[in-house]
Amino acid sequence: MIGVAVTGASGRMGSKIIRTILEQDDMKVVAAIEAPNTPFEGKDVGEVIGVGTIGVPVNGAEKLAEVLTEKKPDVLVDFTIANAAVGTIKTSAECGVNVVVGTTGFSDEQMEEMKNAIENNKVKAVIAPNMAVGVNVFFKIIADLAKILKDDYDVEIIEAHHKHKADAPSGTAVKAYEVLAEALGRDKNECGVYGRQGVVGARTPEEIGIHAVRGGDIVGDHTVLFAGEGERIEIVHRAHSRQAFVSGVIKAVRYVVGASKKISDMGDVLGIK
Ligand SMILES: NC(=O)c1ccc[n+]([C@@H]2O[C@H](COP(=O)([O-])OP(=O)(O)OC[C@H]3O[C@@H](n4cnc5c(N)ncnc54)[C@H](O)[C@@H]3O)[C@@H](O)[C@H]2O)c1
Ligand SMILES: O=C(O)C1=N[C@H](C(=O)O)CCC1
Repeated sequence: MIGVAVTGASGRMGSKIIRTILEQDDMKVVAAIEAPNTPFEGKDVGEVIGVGTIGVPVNGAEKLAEVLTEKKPDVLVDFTIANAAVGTIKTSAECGVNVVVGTTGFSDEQMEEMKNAIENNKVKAVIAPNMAVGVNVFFKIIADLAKILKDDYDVEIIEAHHKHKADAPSGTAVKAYEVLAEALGRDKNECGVYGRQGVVGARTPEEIGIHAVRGGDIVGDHTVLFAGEGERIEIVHRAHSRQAFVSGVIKAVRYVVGASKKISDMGDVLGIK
């Protein structure tokens, strides 16, 4: 039985992850962590998320080390916010708990800090900005297409998400950008253009535009546009439900406990590298 600690337990993702773990016969929720000094402290997380009592209390993040030491989960699943997740992952690694990180919005420095903590402790990790199977197939499609089209087409990325999303562009769009830059042999530190405003002049062939749309309850749409002379190709992924991500989380939890690599992504989990 895989014991799972869930951080962001009452959030849009955390609550669905807990609901879905309850339906599995090879894993169970052993800890539910929320923001420091959460008003849900001590309440049963099942009651908080509306599934009835499950015998797991909510604890604030200030008690994370204490809870991980007592409950000894096999995996901690984090869907919170970048500035919090770095500390969560470092504490989890120091406590010997494997991690599945779905949170997005990390700076390069924050990502390096998390990866160092994982590398320096006896834990494994899956880190992925999008855990939907379809998105990880999407990443392969856009890479293959970019290699075929090469520099003959202008490349733009458009993402759209709900009005509550705190970070932009999405972690998925950033990953798509990195995939495209590598496939096209471009420097990812140079070719990104994040929105356009004013008299910016003609587009250069090397640039890759990245644009973030926010509004309503959009779960997650990503489009890569290859614009040529007289035609364009658009590769689109649309998430209709957060359950698409949650299904990937469950796969990642099962994968990480037996992972041979220290740090894996969803391509490793799904075997579609
Ligand atoms: N990888 C993926 O497939 C995927 C899918 C969906 C969302 N996300 C990302 O997951 C993150 C969360 O998304 P969401 O829609 O669930 O957000 P949300 O705001 O609904 O949930 C975040 C939760 O984290 C809690 N929290 C804040 N600080 C915390 C801390 N220190 N410890 C524990 N909990 C803390 C908040 O109180 C909140 O309940 C975002 O970064 C989002 O981009 C990734
Ligand atoms: O890539 C991201 O960032 C994602 N964010 C969405 C969210 O914040 O709800 C979900 C899809 C991935």
